[in-house]
Amino acid sequence: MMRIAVGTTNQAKVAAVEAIFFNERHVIVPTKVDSAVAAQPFSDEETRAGAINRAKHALEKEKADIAIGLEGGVVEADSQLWVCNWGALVDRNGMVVSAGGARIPLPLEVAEGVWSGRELGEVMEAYTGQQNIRQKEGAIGIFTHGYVNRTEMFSHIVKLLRGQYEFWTKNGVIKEEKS
Ligand SMILES: O=P(O)(O)OP(=O)(O)OP(=O)(O)OC[C@H]1O[C@@H](n2cnc3c(O)ncnc32)[C@H](O)[C@@H]1O
Ligand SMILES: [Mg+2]
Repeated sequence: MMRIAVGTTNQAKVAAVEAIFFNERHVIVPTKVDSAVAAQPFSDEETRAGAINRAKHALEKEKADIAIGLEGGVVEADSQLWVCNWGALVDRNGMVVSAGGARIPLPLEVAEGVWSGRELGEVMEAYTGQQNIRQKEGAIGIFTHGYVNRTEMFSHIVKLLRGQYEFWTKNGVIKEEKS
């Protein structure tokens, strides 16, 4: 039995952790923490840092055994904006594992809203006329016609985290990253 903190109360993210740690007597504790990066990260480095910060803050706040941080951002490539998502898992021994998720380009109209300084979640509400997309299918769900929603995308990241964590703990290696 582990106490697993998740550094968010966003239901789309929490559901991803529940999906991968289901059916075991783990206690999953969603908790609001600071990502210590911009509300709308603009690079892989910033998005990944946000995920690690969320995980570390959640571990301390909830006195958990392990903690997971999940962060969404965007990256620029080929004059387009692409969604980018990162996750991190930390434990009480100072181990930090991280993993990146799927990326797809955003339509120009949406990208322009984000370039003008608005958060992607807000731009998506205006674009679709639906509320709270960030807690539901997400931009990735909208633009993949429902084939991959935000929870599924983060579930893949959580699998990558859990798998790496089990690999490194079973092999007796502490894989520590500089913070
Ligand atoms: O409560 P938190 O955990 O902060 O949840 P969030 O939805 O704000 O998620 P992030 O901070 O990780 O995401 C950073 C920004 O990107 C937006 N975003 C990222 N992916 C999205 C998606 O798939 N759909 C809608 N908005 C998304 C989100 O609304 C934020 O403006
Ligand atoms: Mg946010």
